[in-house]
This record gives sequence, C-alpha cells and structure tokens, in this order.
Amino acid sequence: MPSSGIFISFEGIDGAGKSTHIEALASALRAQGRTVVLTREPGGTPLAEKLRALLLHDAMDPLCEALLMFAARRDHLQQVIEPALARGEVVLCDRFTDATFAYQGHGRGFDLNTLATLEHWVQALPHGGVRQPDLTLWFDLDPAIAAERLAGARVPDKFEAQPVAFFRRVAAGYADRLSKDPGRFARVDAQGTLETVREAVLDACRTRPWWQEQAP
Ligand SMILES: Nc1ncnc2c1ncn2[C@@H]1O[C@H](COP(=O)(O)OP(=O)(O)OP(=O)(O)O)[C@@H](O)[C@H]1O
Ligand SMILES: Cc1cn([C@H]2C[C@H](O)[C@@H](COP(=O)(O)O)O2)c(=O)[nH]c1=O
Repeated sequence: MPSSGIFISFEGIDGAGKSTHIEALASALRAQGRTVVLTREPGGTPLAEKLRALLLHDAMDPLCEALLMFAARRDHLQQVIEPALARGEVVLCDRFTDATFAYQGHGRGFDLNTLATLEHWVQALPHGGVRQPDLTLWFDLDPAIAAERLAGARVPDKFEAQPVAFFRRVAAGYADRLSKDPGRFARVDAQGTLETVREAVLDACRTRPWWQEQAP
C-alpha cells in the first residue's frame, strides 16, 4: 500500500487513448474527495516543457534523447511529483519511465542496461529504493488502429511520424516491462469503445487497496 500519495502512470503507443481517459479517472478520484495532480512526460515543469519541445521536434542521437528524457524527468520528480505525493495527493502522469524503455530502448534500440542505470540515478529515493508508479495503466492497442485514430487529428511530431513497425517494437517494449513487474501494471484493452475503456480503467483501480481508503 502506498505510504503517502498515489502515483498512477498512463502508458501506451501514440494514439492509444491515454490523454482521453486520464481526465475521466481524475474526475472519479476528485469525486472521492481526493486532490489530483494531472501531469505529463516529457514535461510537467517549465524546464521539462522546454525539453519536451526539443525532444518532440529536433533530431538528435539516441543517447542525447535518452539523457534529455531523464533530465526532464528529474526536474519533474523534484518540482511536481515528489512534493505532491508528500502532500498525500494523487498524481496522474501521462507517461513515465516505462515510455523510455519502450520508445528509446525497444523502439530506437538504445541499450536497456544504460537506461536501467539512468532510472536508478534519476528516481533514487532519499531513504533507498527507486520511485516507481503505484499503478501503471498500459493502454494496449494495435499500432495500425492507433495510426487510424491519429490520422488527420493533428500534425505529427517526431515520434508520431514513425512507421507502424516502430510502434510494434514500442508495444513489445511495454509487454516486456509488464512481464518484469506484473504487480505494478494493469493492461487495458484500448480497442473498445470510450465507455468500455473507461470502465476497464476504473476496474483496474477498484482492485487496488488504496481505492477504498479515505481521502486524507
Ligand atoms: N476508445 C476509443 N475509440 C475510438 N477513438 C478513441 C478512443 N479513445 C481515444 N480515441 C480517439 O483517438 C485519438 C487519440 O486519443 P488520445 O489523444 O487520447 O491518445 P493518446 O494515447 O493520448 O495519444 P498521444 O500519446 O499521441 O498523445 C483521439 O482523437 C481520441 O478522441
Ligand atoms: C516520456 C517519454 C515520451 N516519449 C515520447 C512518446 C510520445 O511520442 C511523446 C510524448 O507525446 P505525448 O503526446 O505526450 O504522448 O514522447 C519517449 O519517447 N520517451 C519517454 O520517456
């Protein structure tokens, strides 16, 4: 059971429906009287949002991309996530470190052991251990369907412009992360209607001990 606030990350390939459903979960949690912080990665602080603009639009080599992702994450953790958890709030984060393993690791082919080292540096907790979400909702959707959903919706950024084969590797990366930490993950079948996906998200939360707890 989380000792302070609750940290929930939303993961999945581009177009899987994360942003759509993060709002619905925030409403359900607020209805329980909880204070909810809605945030995203890369981003969530003024500095990390500047790094986001570079990451989503500028060409760079894979090491540079991985380092900037973790630099943005460090600032986000220190400025937003850790203070909110210390206040006992719920943090809903649109992507976190699983995205780095899925996109930079499996998508780009960057060394997974180096990413694990960076993860341990950047997410180290003062009294030991590594900050991880209490729950990670993985929106699992066929990349071909995600591409159809995104087509024409907006001008694609550097990642969204990648071919379906890239997103198949990213999806395999998420499956790999789930297999290594199954208790933290809930796989959400993102192919259903808005209503069935919304219910799947709520069901995944209802099974967690903190769902029934009184808001602080
Ligand atoms: N269950 C669904 N059925 C049909 N369309 C959906 C569903 N969920 C989301 N969409 C639509 O798919 C598109 C992508 O959704 P959304 O922006 O929530 O995805 P995302 O995972 O946040 O993508 P990104 O990571 O690229 O920001 C939007 O146009 C949204 O309205
Ligand atoms: C955290 C993180 C993100 N990415 C990629 C994944 C997405 O394509 C973009 C973020 O855009 P979104 O519309 O907010 O989903 O960034 C990544 O490659 N690595 C990461 O660690």
